[in-house]
Amino acid sequence: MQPVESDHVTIPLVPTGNGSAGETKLSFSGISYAIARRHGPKQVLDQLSGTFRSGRLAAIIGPSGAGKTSLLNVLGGFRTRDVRGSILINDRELSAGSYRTKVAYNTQQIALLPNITVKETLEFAVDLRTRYGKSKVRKRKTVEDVIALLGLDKCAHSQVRVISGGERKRLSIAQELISEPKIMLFDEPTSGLDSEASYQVVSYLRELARQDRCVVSVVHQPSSDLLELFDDIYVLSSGRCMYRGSLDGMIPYFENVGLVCPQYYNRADFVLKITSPSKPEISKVYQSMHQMESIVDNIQTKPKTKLSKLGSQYPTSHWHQFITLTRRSALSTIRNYILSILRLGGLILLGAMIGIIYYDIGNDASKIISNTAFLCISLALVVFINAVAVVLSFPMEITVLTREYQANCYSIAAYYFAKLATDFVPMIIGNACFHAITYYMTGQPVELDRFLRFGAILLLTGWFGQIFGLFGGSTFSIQLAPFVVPVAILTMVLFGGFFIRFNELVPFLRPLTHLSPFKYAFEGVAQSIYGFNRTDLACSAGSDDARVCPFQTGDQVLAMLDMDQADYGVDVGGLAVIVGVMHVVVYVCLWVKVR
Ligand SMILES: Nc1ncnc2c1ncn2[C@@H]1O[C@H](COP(=O)(O)OP(=O)(O)OP(=O)(O)O)[C@@H](O)[C@H]1O
Repeated sequence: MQPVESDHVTIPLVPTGNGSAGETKLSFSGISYAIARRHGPKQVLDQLSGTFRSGRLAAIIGPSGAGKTSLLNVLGGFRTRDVRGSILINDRELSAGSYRTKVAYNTQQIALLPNITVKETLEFAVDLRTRYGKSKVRKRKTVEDVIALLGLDKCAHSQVRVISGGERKRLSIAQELISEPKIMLFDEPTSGLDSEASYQVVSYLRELARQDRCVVSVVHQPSSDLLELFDDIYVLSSGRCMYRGSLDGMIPYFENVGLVCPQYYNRADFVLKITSPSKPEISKVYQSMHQMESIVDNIQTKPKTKLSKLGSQYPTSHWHQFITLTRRSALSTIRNYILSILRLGGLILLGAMIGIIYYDIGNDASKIISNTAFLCISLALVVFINAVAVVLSFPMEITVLTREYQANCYSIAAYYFAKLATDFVPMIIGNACFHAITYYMTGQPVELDRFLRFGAILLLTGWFGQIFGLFGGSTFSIQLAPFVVPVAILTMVLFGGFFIRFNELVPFLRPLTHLSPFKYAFEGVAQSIYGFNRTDLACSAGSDDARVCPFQTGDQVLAMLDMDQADYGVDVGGLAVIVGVMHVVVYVCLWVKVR
């Protein structure tokens, strides 16, 4: 395995498919992709064939909607459903896992965690994307080499959220380089960049190609200067290939079919103009393309094979993935000051506020309604804070998860458990602070067992809030989740037994109470405070008059709440079951979302 030298950096290369470090070739033939629609299928890609070779930088160009991204999705292995045709690397059809190690696909959407630095991003990428057996020294060297190659030295220690658009693009390319792929696909790496930055990015791609990689990029309306950087061009229009071959051969080819590019005209603009679906020239070009197939076709067609669904041969073990993702997630969470403050500070502040509002009412028989309101509002706040903290951060993370999962870096289970583990610690700390403050300030019975029973219910409730936030974040869009999650929580609170007693609900709604975590939580905290042989409450109104203090024993309060038959153990069990089921639901939602 020979390293390939560039001007100033050395990037070691992985062996090619046949074990030699020779030319790498990505060939595809008969690629068709149709989308089923109610009014008939839409042919997005139509019998596409071609070959991209290492050492050469290739561009895919074409009018908007031509199918450029779709083709790249197919070649990158991101789209396999409804696709026909064959893809070969060095004339061999590879197993799914092997394919993924050789092909890196940089999608248009940049998915990076904002609160970790450029260098850390690459270090985590090395840990997740390189196979076992690579020493720490080699990993560090790989990161340093990639940083140097893509000119990221100046921003290496800056957090991703502050770096420029061009640097983000280059960082996202750098991440793909970590696994030392032989074939790299880029979808519009210059979108959103000014001409200078675009030129810089494409120059880097050219550099990568010159390092014996096969590099293919979709480019949208490239300037003349930018186009010059490419060696080969693949022109698409309405899902069909209009030209494939060298850049220099493109204009003569169109001249051959009677389409002459005016002098001093940008070649890319000319090609986009004549391949626009609304232009009559397009059918002429397409017919000609078929007649001249033998001239430009350099495909070695193989028997058609079905594109297999990509498998899951991860570079590292599940345990290693879990540890690395937990470290990354913890770092990202700690650096997300606003969310940390909202979560921890918010619960402490709200605890103090609740403590002041309901100050010392816990043992007062004349303030039982207020005390039960305190119990209910505490549960609702704990769920809200924990859910909202996750809803706000998760949609950003899910783009990173989707991209890294599709790039076969790790399993969904590893990510999921790492996420749960990272979020669990701030949840416990925040809940414990809230509990201690409110329990003490509101004057609840100073008995350790009651304190712990109440705390256990609050912990499960906070846990529910966290998993419900994950459910909202993984199921709904970022616009919808912050609306749907609080509304759903409020609805569940309604069925908790405080705002309406269970026996007063209309009969057909009563079964719904069993689905509300607040039913179990409210019953549980009410049992903790008023059950377990609670000593009689004092009547601060100074009178034992039943009109001022109608309920002075714990049992009377529970009977008033229609909870005298409730069982603390059942409530803890009910909450635990709901939390458990929600974990399974969220896992399935994540699985569906990222696939
Ligand atoms: N999932 C889908 N459902 C319906 N239509 C789709 C889907 N995916 C792609 N298409 C359609 O297929 C065509 C090709 O889409 P694609 O995104 O590949 O084009 P493109 O050449 O990359 O376009 P652009 O340059 O505008 O990004 C478009 O007409 C698009 O609307």
